[in-house]
This record gives sequence, C-alpha cells and structure tokens, in this order.
Amino acid sequence: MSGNTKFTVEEVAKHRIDTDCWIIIHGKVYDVTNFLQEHPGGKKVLLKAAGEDASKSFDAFHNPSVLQTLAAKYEIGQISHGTENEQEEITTTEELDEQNQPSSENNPLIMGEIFGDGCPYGDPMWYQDWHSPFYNDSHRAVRKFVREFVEKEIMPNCYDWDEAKQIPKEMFVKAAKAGILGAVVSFGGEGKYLPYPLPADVPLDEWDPFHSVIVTDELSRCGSGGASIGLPPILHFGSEFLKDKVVSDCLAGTKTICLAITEPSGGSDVAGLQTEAKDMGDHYLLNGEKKWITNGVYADYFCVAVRTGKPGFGGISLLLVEREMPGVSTRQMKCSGVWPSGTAYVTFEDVKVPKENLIGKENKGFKYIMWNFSSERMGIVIQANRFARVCIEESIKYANKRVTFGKKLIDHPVIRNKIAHMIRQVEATHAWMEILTYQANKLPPQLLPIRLGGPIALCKAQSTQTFEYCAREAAQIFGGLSYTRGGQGEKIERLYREVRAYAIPGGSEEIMLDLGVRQSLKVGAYMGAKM
Ligand code: HEM
Repeated sequence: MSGNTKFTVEEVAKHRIDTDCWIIIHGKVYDVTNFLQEHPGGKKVLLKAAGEDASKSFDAFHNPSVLQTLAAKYEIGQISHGTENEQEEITTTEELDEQNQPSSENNPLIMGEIFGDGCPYGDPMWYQDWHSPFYNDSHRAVRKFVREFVEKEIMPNCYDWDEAKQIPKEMFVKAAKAGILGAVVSFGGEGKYLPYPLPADVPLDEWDPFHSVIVTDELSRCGSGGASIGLPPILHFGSEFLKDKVVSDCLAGTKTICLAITEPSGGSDVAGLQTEAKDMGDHYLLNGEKKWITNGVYADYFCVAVRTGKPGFGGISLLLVEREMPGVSTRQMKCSGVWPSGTAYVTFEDVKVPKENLIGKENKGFKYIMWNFSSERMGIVIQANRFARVCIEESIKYANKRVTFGKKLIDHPVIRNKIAHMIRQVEATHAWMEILTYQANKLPPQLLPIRLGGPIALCKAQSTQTFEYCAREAAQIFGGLSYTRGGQGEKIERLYREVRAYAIPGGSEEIMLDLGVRQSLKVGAYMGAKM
C-alpha cells in the first residue's frame, strides 16, 4: 500500500483491535498496529481511537512535527472523498477550521501578503501585512528561501541533534550551498571568497544588513542557537595570505573556525587576558588556556586573542592557530544549553605559530576584538529576540488548545496577561534592533563602532532580559511539559536552558548595561551634549 492509496471511513472503521489497528489523522490513514507497544502515550489511548478520526486528540497531545517524522513510517494512505454526506462526516479538523474562517481572498482586513501562519506576534509585524520602510521584494524572497530551508532541513532534526550534542557535518555544507553560511558570516566581506550565491540569488551589491537580519532571525525560529564569529576578524583585518588560506573553505562549510578569547581566569575582562605568544624571531611560542569556546571541539582553525606586549589592552594580538599544530588540544565542556555547539576548553602548550598567522597588526588585537563584538552582539540581539518570539508563538498556540477548568488557557485572563507582557517586550526590542540595523546601513563604516557600540550593548542586555522573561513565562504556561525534554514543550524546555548562553557571552548583561551608558555619555560629550 502506498501513501496515495484511498480508503473510505467505513474501511478504516474495520481495523480497531490490537492486532489490526488503524487511525485517521488529518485526512491520512495510519496503521499503528506495530506502534502500539512503542507509543510513548500508551497503547490504550491509541486503541480507544482505533478505526476513527483521531485528529482532535492527536493535536491536543503532540507537536505537529510528529506527523512529519515518527508518524510518516506508519502512513498507509488517505481518506477518499465519497458521497457528499460521507464527505461531511470525514471532514478533517483543518478543513472544518478553514470553513469557519473568512478566506484570505476578498478579506477586508488584509491589504497585502501574509507570510507564515499569521499567529499574532509569532513573526515580526511586517510578515503580517504591516507597512515597513525597511523591506523590499528581495528581502521577502530571502525570507521565503530561508524559511523553506529551515523547515525542511533543520526544524525536524533539532531535537535529535540536541540530544546527540552534534550537528552532522553535511549540514554545514548544505547550508553553505544554499548561501546561508556566506550570508551569516561574510556580510561586509569580499565577494571573491563567496563559494556559492547568496540566498535567493540576491546579488552581493544589493545585499544589505536587513537581509542578514532576516537570515539570522529565520534560522533562530527552530528555537536553538549557534554562532559564526571567528571568521570576520580575518575577513576584515587578515592578510591576503590568511584570507586565501581559510575564508573560502569556511564559507563552503568544509572547514570550521572558532573565536577563542575567554579564559578560565576571566570572561568579559578582555584587557586582562593572559594567554601568551612570545616572539621567537620567525614564530610565536603560544602558551595558555581558553574556556567556553563555541565550536572549539570541531574547529579546524582558532582565531585566538593572545598577549604579545605590555599588560592591558595595548598588548593584545589576534593569531590564527590551526588544529594540526602540535600542542593544541580541546575537550568538550558539559554545558546547560546549546548542546550541539561543541563548546570547548582549549589548551595551547608550546605551540609554534608562524609569524604569517598574525591577523592584522601586532598589539592592535583589542581594537579588532571590540570591532567584532558589535556584530557579534547584534547577532545575539536578533537570535535572543527571535527565541523570545518563539516563546510567544508556542504559548499562543498551546494556550489555544489546552483546556483547564472548563475553558481554554487563552480564555483565562492571567494567561493573556503573561502573553501581553511577553509581546510588549519583544516588539519593543525588535523595533530597537531594526533602527540600529538601519544605522548600520547608513553610517560611514568608520563611525559604526563609536556611534553604535553603546546602543548595541544596551540592546543586547534588553534582548537577553526579554528572552529570559519570555522563556520563564512560556515555561509556566506549558507547565510540566516545559520540564521534560521533547514533545509539545520541546522548544520551551530547550530555550529555558539556553538563556544563559546569550545573557553571558559577548559581554554579560551587567557589563553591557554599564558600557552602554558610559560609551553613550562619552560620545554625547564629544558631540557637544549639554549634561
Ligand atoms: C501515528 C500516530 C501517533 C504517533 C506517531 C504518536 C507519537 C507520540 C509521541 C512521540 C509521543 C511523546 C510526546 C511527543 O513527542 O509529542 C506521544 C505521546 C502521547 N500520545 Fe501519541 N502518537 C500518535 C497518536 C496518538 C493518538 C491518536 C492519541 C490519542 C487519541 C495519542 C495520545 C498521546 C498521549 C496522551 C500522549 C502523552 C502526552 C504527554 O506526555 O503529555 N497519540 N505520542
């Protein structure tokens, strides 16, 4: 029997015992006889629904993704359309819902195109037909392209990759071929190193920061994080020799690079770092330890912050270190979140690094690191805010189906109050992120770190505090389902564990808030503010 075989409701109704058990879910027929013993919800619930349309109960207890993954193995056909009366009986809940809703055609409320499933605040407002000065057709094309990629290639696998604590290597190559790796990493970089066209074939000279925002935002919809921060320093400050050596391979997904700044003895205090690179004439002799290095377990290259000069920020340089170099070793760290990110403790013991692997100029590393921080922090803002939005989307959808005390969760004012507080923070953060992105598009590049450093630092703290708030509230709405891994609360349980991976790295909230005010005051004073 193939997935196209047609059955009538009467035929399905004949299969309702434990040695022959069929069910209907959203118009498709499943033979679950061999699944009865394995069903995580128990055998009895399935037998109770045997021979019937179980769509409603199925929706109440599962993530829709179960149909794409596990259930697909048991699908044997579809319900055929019989006489008009029969058809009415077998109408699926989706079809029924459709009949009860106004159509999108000739709907007086809709002025343009709605993208996505229209869940209010589940996507940025320009997805739902709101006017925006920032987006045009090429942004819409990138949005569609990346959404399809994520829904097909990433979303169904997130849970398994998280449990396996690893993303398959082929996935990076796939993302590279789709142009996604280039889009995330190389913005502002040089086109000649791009091995594949950018998403939706947008020409490089038309690619703007809003395209990059869309790619990062859409990637974060799967409710799981990862980062690409090691390459930009080489793209922007490295020699032609270093660029030729690493950039194309990294953008093709065949090699991986990570950024190694943080040390066991100090995180946000970059100026105090201790890893030492001693000048030995034709090479540096590298000794020291780095900790919490994202992707460190899998990386082929390390962009390492080292001390080459005097104490403080004036004695720091960046070096490209290669995994093959004798004396480099990594071990996986056990983290509370972002399990597939290969977060590592890295040790360098008498590693000989050739002088040509110096990135930019000696003792200018602090400036490069600070420059890199702004784009890293904007990446965190976009990710954290989408994660917070996922909390809204999941909460609204769940609250619309879960019934307590005789009514749906969404009909309890206390739940709507929680969702409202989530929405107001996410929308405020999104608007701030967009206006900062607009500045990044308009300001002359040399002014970017000075004018935007302070606001970006503040916006980073805003986004991670919003994320933390939303993860907590969503977890309360999901109740016990957010305390167990997998199932309907899968994304919320994972996101709740991942909050710290955004609130601490790239500058902790405490440092961001202080830096944001200090830097803005300094810039204000320099620009003649009367304070
Ligand atoms: C092909 C059909 C089905 C498949 C593949 C399936 C799969 C699963 C899976 C994987 C879970 C674990 C939780 C999760 O990951 O979502 C689960 C739980 C459950 N399922 Fe099913 N299921 C099917 C049909 C049904 C039907 C028809 C019913 C009810 C009539 C049902 C009732 C339940 C219940 C009550 C739970 C426990 C929910 C919880 O832990 O909160 N399932 N099922």
